[in-house]
Formats: sequence, C-alpha cells, structure tokens
Amino acid sequence: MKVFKFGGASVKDADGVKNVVRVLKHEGYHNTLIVVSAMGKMTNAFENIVAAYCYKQHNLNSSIEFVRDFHLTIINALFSDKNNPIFLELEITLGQLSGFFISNKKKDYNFIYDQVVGFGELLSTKIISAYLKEQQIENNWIDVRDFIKTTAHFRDAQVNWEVTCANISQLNTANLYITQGFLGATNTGETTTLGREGSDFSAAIFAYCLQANSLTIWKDVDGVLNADPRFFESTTLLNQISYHEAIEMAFYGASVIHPKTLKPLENKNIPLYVRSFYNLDLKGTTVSKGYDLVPETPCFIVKKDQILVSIAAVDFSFMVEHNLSHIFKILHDFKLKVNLIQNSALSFSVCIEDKFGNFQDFLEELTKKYKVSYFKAVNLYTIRHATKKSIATIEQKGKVLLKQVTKGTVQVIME
Ligand SMILES: Nc1ncnc2c1ncn2[C@@H]1O[C@H](COP(=O)(O)OP(=O)(O)O)[C@@H](O)[C@H]1O
Ligand SMILES: N[C@@H](CC(=O)OP(=O)(O)O)C(=O)O
Repeated sequence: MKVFKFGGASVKDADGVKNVVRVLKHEGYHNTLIVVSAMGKMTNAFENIVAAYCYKQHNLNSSIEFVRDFHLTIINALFSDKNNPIFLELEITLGQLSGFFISNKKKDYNFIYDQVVGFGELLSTKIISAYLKEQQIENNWIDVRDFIKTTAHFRDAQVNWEVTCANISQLNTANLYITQGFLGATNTGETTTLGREGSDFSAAIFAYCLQANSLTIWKDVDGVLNADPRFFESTTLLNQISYHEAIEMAFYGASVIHPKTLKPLENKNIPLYVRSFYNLDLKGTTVSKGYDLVPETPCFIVKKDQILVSIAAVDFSFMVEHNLSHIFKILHDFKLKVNLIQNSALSFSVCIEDKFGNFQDFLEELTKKYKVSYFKAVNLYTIRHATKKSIATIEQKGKVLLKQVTKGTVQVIME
C-alpha cells in the first residue's frame, strides 16, 4: 500500500482539487490511502472562529460565513449538478459546528480549539471524496478520529501507537481511502490535533501502521530544496537525503517537512518522496536510508520573527546550573520555544519564538531576578554543510548579533 499526503496548498481552490484527480490518474490509485489537510489557509480561518467564540475578537457569524463561502465557491466550481449531496453535506457539517457552540459548556481554550479547527479537514476530505466519486474514482471516506487515538493534550496530542496501529491495521489495503490529516481523538471521542502543520505526521502514522511501501508528500515545489525559495533566489533540488539529515533539517525549521514525520518512517525503513504536484514527471526528493545529501551542498534554513534575549544575574554572579534551570522553567511556563542557546560566565543568551504571545509576561517574571536585554524581530539562519562562502552569503545580509558554530552547522542571528 502507498500513502499520499496533500497539504492545504495543493487543495487551495477548485483547480487544486482537479489536480488531485490528475495526480491519482497518473500515479494509480488502488491500494492507496490519501491524507488531506484543510483547504488553503482554512485552519487560520477556523482559528478566527475560535477567537470570535472565546474572546469576541471577531463576529462569530461572519467568521463562520467566511468559511462557508470559501468552501461553497469551491464546490460550485467543481459540481455542475447542484443536487449533488455535497451541497447538503456542507450545510450539515457547518450545522454541527454551530451545534457545538450551542451545546458546549467547557471553557478550556485548547479543547474548544481542537473541536473547531478540525472542521477544516473534515470539509476538505468530504469535498474531495465527493469529487473523486463524481469523476468515477471509487473511494472510501474515513473519519481519522476512529483510527488515530491520542492523549487529551488538546492542540499537542500524543499518539497512542498501540491502539492506533490496531485500528489502522483493520483497513483493507486493496481500497482507496481518503482521510483527514492533523486530527485524532481521545478514547472518549473528543477531537484532538497533533500540532499545526501536523498532517505530514498523520500520513507517517498511517504509513507506519500499514507498513506502507512509501509515503509521498505532494508539494508546490519540485521537492526538498537546499533553501526555502520564498527567501532565497537560487535554490538546488536535493535528490536524496538520509532520514538523519532530514530530521536535522526539519528540526532546525525547514518547514517543508514536519519534524515528527521522519522517525516513524525511519523505524520501518519506509521511503518518503517529496514531489511536485505540478510537474508529475519530476522524481523530486527521496528521503531514505543511504547518502546523507545528494548533491552535497550547503542548506539554508531561516526562522523569522525570533527574539534574542540576553540574561545576566543582577549581582554579577555566574550563570550556572541553578540560574539556568530557573530560567528554563520560566521559558517552559510561558511556552516559549527555544531555538538556540549560548552562555558565557556572566550572561546567557537565548533565541526564542513567541508562538502564544507570552513574551511580555515572561519578561515581567524574568526581570524580577535578572538583568535582561533583548532584540525583537530578528532572523535565525541555520546553515547545514556550511562553507566559508555560504556563511558569507548570510552574513552580508545585515548585522550579526550572535553566531554559533558546531560540527558542519553554523547558526547566525541577524538583526
Ligand atoms: N527546504 C525547502 N524546500 C522546499 N520548500 C521549502 C523548504 N523550506 C520551506 N519550504 C516552503 O514550503 C512550502 C510548502 O509547504 P507548505 O506551504 O506548508 O505546503 P502544504 O500546505 O502543502 O503542507 C514551499 O512552497 C516552500 O516555500
Ligand atoms: N491544516 C493544518 C494541518 C496541516 O498540516 O496543514 P498543511 O498540510 O497545509 O501544512 C494546519 O494548517 O496546521
């Protein structure tokens, strides 16, 4: 069996959905399970619905209307028969969302978030499944929440591998299935999510439990490149990457593959293909056992909008274990993601990402005990397989605030 994953970018409009059919016809679609994300940027739109409901940040009805219009435009373009059941299905699904708001008694933001954003994947898969049927491609729509079982850590649920694999192994590998990325469920049936951009991971879970022959992630780029083409003018396609190299790249922030995707594949030696959904003749990138990097070339990863914080003790005492463990506890308490650390005798620098908007509260807590200075909106560049020339390319972009060199990897924070 093979597993395909189509992300939001590949199904952002009606042409994207038509292109899924083209891919399936080109590649063959028996013995295949397809994992799909919410269409385009719909997860962000559902986040706005959550904010409207929880914080009254937007108007709830108009936020839901926006999502409804977006999907309606797509199905209007896909289905000429306006009696197709998908039109009713859209209303029923959005009715379930409104029903949740009426019946919900819980105040937990993370719980509410997961119950709401999951509708993005439910809608995208229902629409694609209906369109495949319309195109005479018989397929089985399955609800991933019956298969991937997780802990109740809403927004960052951990997979219960044993139960999940037992569920998934019930699938008939001769069929074509379509299911949702990003979602799971607790054993009492509440929807959970695996973390933003987690659909790659969902696809890897299916590949692992099905002992699939391969996982293919279809992208709007030719494969994994040596840099994000949005930020670098000239890039090189990487033909082959080892699991280990890919894990390192994803860990440092190469957003083309979600970091959790690779380990399950490596454990069962399942190759990952990253291919262009535009150009089906290209081979793309293979991530597998074997050469680390072909061609061997410096790889650039950029993380934007970071904060560089320098911390020193007020009494000029050394920054050693007890200070550091205290600082890490505060970082953890405020859910700040640490992307780089560097320390000297008297100061400790940390490059952080403030995903949840907690930086001001963190600062207040930290300044009770430490002298703190910081630079906001800095960029963190990581160069794997760095050469003198590649480092110079980055350093000429502006002022270097911090540089760290470890074997083969150079990290530079630029103002
Ligand atoms: N090293 C890289 N190689 C290729 N693409 C990259 C890389 N790093 C970041 N990207 C970006 O990842 C994008 C594809 O990922 P994404 O938009 O999240 O797709 P999807 O919605 O299908 O998951 C590309 O358009 C590209 O800008
Ligand atoms: N829709 C979810 C999950 C996901 O992985 O999406 P994508 O495959 O489009 O990155 C998100 O946007 O976070």
